[in-house]
Amino acid sequence: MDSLVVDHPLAASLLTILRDERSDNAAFRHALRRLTQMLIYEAVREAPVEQFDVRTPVAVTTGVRLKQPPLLVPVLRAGLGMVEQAHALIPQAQVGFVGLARDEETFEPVPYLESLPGDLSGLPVFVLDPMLATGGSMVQTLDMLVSRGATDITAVCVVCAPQGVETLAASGHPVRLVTAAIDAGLNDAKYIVPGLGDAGDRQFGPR
Ligand SMILES: O=P(O)(O)OC[C@H]1O[C@H](OP(=O)(O)OP(=O)(O)O)[C@H](O)[C@@H]1O
Ligand SMILES: O=c1cc[nH]c(=O)[nH]1
Ligand SMILES: [Mg+2]
Repeated sequence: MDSLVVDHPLAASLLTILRDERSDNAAFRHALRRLTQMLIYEAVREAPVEQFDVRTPVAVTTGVRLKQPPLLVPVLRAGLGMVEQAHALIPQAQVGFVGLARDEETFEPVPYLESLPGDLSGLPVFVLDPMLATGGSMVQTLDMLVSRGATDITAVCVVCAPQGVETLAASGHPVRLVTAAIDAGLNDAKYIVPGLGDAGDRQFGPR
């Protein structure tokens, strides 16, 4: 599986704000939006473009646009904090929604929303979820996308555990990973260590 860890001083300082337990909900959401901008920027770097004529006030020149904007798929709740910024960068993108909540005892994702186009063949998809911990939620999301024909998926995550990266790679799904960090591991509650806590709670409060 191709993976890219975005290694940049500005990304690292935003990640530090997310990690800091003193950051309140508003500060966390603000830093997540700004870091998402950098992750999406890098995720799009190799995207195919098409050229077209554009007239400046002076002459006709060659313009560029994305050949095919990706479908953005935030995984609720935590992915909601990434979608507005991703959409601002790629305004032509359409948006689908997946809702999953990890069971706190079994750590298995429980699906509660699947709002996606019926046919995803030929359409690039960006899955937005800040946390890749065990990888269970991401693999379940990929199952939904691949069953609709998706063959070109990018998982855009803020923090990953090595276990989640391995699970994603072993899933066999057509996915690449763009992230800001791969942390040391998981604790007994399957939280990423050092991580940033519960990315849903830190944006919206406890559920
Ligand atoms: O890799 P995993 O072990 O599956 O864990 C990662 C999942 O956990 C978090 O969601 P959570 O279930 O806490 O829901 P929330 O976004 O509503 O808080 C996170 O946003 C991922 O979706
Ligand atoms: O560290 C973790 C693991 C799962 N979900 C989160 O929000 N954080
Ligand atoms: Mg949560």
